[in-house]
Amino acid sequence: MRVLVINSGSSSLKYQVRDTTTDEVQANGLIERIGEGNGGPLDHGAAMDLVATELEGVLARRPLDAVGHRVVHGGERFSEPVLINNEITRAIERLNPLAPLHNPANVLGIRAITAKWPELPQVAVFDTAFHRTLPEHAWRYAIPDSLYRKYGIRRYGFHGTSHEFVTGRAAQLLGIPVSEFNAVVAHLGNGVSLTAVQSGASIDTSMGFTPLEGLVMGTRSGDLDPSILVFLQRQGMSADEIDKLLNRDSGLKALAGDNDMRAIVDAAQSGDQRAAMALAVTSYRLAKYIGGYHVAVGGAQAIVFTAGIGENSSAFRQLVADRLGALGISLDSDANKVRSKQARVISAPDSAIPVLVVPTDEEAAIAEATLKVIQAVPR
Ligand SMILES: Nc1ncnc2c1ncn2[C@@H]1O[C@H](COP(=O)(O)OP(=O)(O)O)[C@@H](O)[C@H]1O
Ligand SMILES: CC(=O)OP(=O)(O)O
Ligand SMILES: [Mg+2]
Repeated sequence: MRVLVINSGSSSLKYQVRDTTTDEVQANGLIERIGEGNGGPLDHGAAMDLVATELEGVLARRPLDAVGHRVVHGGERFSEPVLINNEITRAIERLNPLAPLHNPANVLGIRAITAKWPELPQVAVFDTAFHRTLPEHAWRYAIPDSLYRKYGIRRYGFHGTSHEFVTGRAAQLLGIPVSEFNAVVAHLGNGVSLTAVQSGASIDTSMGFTPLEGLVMGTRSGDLDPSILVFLQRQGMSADEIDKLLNRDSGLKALAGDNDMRAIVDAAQSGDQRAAMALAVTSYRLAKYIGGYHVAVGGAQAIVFTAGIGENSSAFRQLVADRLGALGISLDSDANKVRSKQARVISAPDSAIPVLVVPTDEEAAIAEATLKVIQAVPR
């Protein structure tokens, strides 16, 4: 089957055409700086037109069989990938306020495909789905239940497609059946989240009601005292200004003036104190969470790094590992420095817990999930 995978983010749209039989990527592309307030000339609808134009040659030879969309927020309703129809699209749209950087773009992507190729089956694959196994003590916030009932305020968690994929690969690498695998998985990209995996299932995760909670990210603050928001509002900031401050102007960008980990590591190595402090804040917060999740899973059999920073920044992995001495963790510094696209162990032989690097592949997982949904549709 030939599947178009669409991963549309707050400011970018990534796509791939994949053959699910051979696992071959037949076309791929990235359109950046799209959407409102991102400085580019295109909205997501226009970006979809551009994708269709870029794909003309590829699709003339063989048409698509289906489209798989990454949808960031699935709320309480969606615990599995689903075949999209108008009612499903509207249900995803109702979740827009819960993932304001992501879901509106996802809905636009779905509508653009519907307008262009109305007969083509489309499947939504949700970032939140893998976290539907969170126990209540992990998803519930200590606020009145009426807020959960009225607005659905609870922890949902994100990056689930990536966490699930990486969990499977890590278990495979260690030769442990995934249903018996306990691990702490760190997805360190522009968005950053940590997941506590017990018996192969997500039992806690650092992102919450929205993808803002938890760790320090490229442009997002992660955890802070909620009173800061109220304080800023009383200083005269509007809701939109606070939203922009915490989602787009915080994190590494605020601490180091840049959200590119490569540039920050280089600056720190050449003596830039601000960059060094940004790395210290970020690695300290992550190490603290890893310690907590090691407890949450009842003893992790692996600590796993993935995504742009997790897969590529040996310097950042070393900084985190250096703070995990209390868990008996140590890296093999040569193994840590190896550049590779393969899943691998980077800890020292005597490390109490193996540390792994496992490349994620959200697009492959979305294509596979799309295939499964389409095959299950009665003909
Ligand atoms: N070779 C590298 N060394 C260090 N950091 C890297 C490298 N390549 C990418 N990164 C970092 O990965 C992050 C982006 O990760 P990615 O998973 O692509 O994010 P997203 O999918 O959320 O856009 C950026 O901080 C970038 O600097
Ligand atoms: C949910 C989320 O934060 O996704 P991304 O890292 O792609 O922004
Ligand atoms: Mg990503």
